[in-house]
Amino acid sequence: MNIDYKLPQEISTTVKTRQKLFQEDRRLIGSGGYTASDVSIIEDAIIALAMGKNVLLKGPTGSGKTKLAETLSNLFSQPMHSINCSVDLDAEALLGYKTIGEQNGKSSIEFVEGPVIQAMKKGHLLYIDEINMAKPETLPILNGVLDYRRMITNPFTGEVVKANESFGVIAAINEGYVGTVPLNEALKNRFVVIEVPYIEGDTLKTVISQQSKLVDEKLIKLFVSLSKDLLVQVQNGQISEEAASIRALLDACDLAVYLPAKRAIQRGIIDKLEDERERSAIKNIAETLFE
Ligand SMILES: Nc1ncnc2c1ncn2[C@@H]1O[C@H](COP(=O)(O)OP(=O)(O)OP(=O)(O)O)[C@@H](O)[C@H]1O
Repeated sequence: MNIDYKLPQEISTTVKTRQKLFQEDRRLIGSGGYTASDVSIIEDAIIALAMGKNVLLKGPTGSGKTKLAETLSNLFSQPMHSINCSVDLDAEALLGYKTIGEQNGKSSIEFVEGPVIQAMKKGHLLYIDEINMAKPETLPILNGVLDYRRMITNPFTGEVVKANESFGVIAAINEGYVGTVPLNEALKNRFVVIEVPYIEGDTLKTVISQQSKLVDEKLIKLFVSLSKDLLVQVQNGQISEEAASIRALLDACDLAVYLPAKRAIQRGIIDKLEDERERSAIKNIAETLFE
């Protein structure tokens, strides 16, 4: 992937070096394709990662955080190991687990390395999705991994693991969403925070054209207007942020290839919401825009 961003010379060199380093191992690399309305979002993330900083992508659901992380993985040609946080997340899901294996006909206890250990040893990227969904007591295990030490003593094996130089961490957070807790300050402090808002206008039009099956230009324009109106309602506190999710909008655009647009909006956006007031607010907006 070419880099057309405005980057300092040393950063471009770092990116190119990493691209060469990981040319061989492209299995885990995502498809890429984050489109930014503000290019500084990508540029700043590249610079922070290239400088060895942890990057925290902060934004509402379906705003493209995972897509951006995949794009960064692509840019650096650096495979990415993902962790999806939940209240059940434990040390084993992060670091790995012991299992009984067989060697030369004899059974022995083996350790299967988890995403953190693998990414550290191979110098890959680690993506920690919904980091504020994890129980607050689970993540401090990673404190040493996330600060200048870049190391961990694996509690299951006693091994001291020191990260390969190109190891990098990207985490994503969706503050305020049901089930999340504010991210512990000590943890947040270990990251460079990059806001990832919902895209709008021409950027959104491009993403709809690229990612949805909808080709009707007139309808695409109307969906871009719908998104704009939904964002205004979000800002006015009339509807919750997730109602303006790009993911939901893309669902509605896809359905609108075969369904009347208003029914597509019902299935793709409105039916994902519970609150009756929010549902009828969105229905009203759709009524005014679509036939
Ligand atoms: N700026 C963008 N550029 C490209 N694709 C985007 C963008 N914003 C949203 N999308 C698309 O919207 C969908 C949702 O994006 P993604 O899964 O990356 O969101 P997310 O912020 O990680 O969501 P969540 O917080 O729910 O995990 C994907 O299909 C993605 O391709």
